Amino acid sequence: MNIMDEAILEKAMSADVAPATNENIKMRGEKVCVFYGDKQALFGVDLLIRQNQVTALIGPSGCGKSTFLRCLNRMNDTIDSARVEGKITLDGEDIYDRNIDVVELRSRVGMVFQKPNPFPKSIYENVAYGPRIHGLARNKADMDAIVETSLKRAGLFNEVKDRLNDPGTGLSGGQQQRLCIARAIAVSPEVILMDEPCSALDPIATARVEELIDELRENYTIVIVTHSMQQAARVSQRTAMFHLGNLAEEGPTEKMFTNPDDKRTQDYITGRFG
Ligand SMILES: Nc1ncnc2c1ncn2[C@@H]1O[C@H](COP(=O)(O)OP(=O)(O)OP(=O)(O)O)[C@@H](O)[C@H]1O
Repeated sequence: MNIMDEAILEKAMSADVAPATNENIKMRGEKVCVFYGDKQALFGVDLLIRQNQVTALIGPSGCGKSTFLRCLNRMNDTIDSARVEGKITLDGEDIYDRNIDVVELRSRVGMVFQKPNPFPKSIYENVAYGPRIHGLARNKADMDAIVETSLKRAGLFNEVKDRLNDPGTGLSGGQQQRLCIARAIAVSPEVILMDEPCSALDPIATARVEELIDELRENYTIVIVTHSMQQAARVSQRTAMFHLGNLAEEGPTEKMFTNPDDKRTQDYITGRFG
């Protein structure tokens, strides 16, 4: 390794290993357990989500990544058999407190799903819907600007600018996913949860979304579930490795991919299981 490489690595490492302070912790999971009926899916997960960083959740299929992600904006509430124990905070506030307005929580902690799920409405309305119900636009010109900026940021505007009134469901799968990303961005959430957001996208669209994720972290905190080690390494600053419902290890992404402490992480990133 030459001096330049060492300097770059040292800079990256020192930025990422900065101790977590209350100021840079956006969300905190403490002893999070999730049950689906009698089956326990998460076993006491402790995880910090740092502000303006991308945290990647990795691990073999069924290890609980999506379950943990869904705890962060109470999407597990929508699953009848699901029960969550432990504590999860957003800016220090318990999001499972009975006084929490779940609709408001989900506008602060938005979500992009694995399968594109546009509303059966026009492309324009898909993006405008959230800002409208949250009163984010004063007039039509404001709304047009929000819709255009959101579609541009999601790398979709050029493909749809001449057919904004066509149904969102008429787009290709990859375009639909970018529409869902535009929809998430449009309400200016503080945290964006992404559950394998690129699995339906081609490599060019994937690259664009990864660039977008990097841009978005200036203003938002992002948590992404991914099966792609390359994607986790490219987009995240922190990586959390899950295994059989436990958090095996969490740390700076460079360290996790070059010198992990836990053998399960080592085995997973080298393709020995998963
Ligand atoms: N709605 C549900 N009802 C019952 N069990 C569920 C439900 N969702 C997930 N599980 C179970 O919880 C465990 C964790 O699943 P989860 O989807 O969180 O894992 P994952 O790591 O995201 O998997 P994948 O990478 O395959 O998406 C699995 O054993 C799964 O079968």
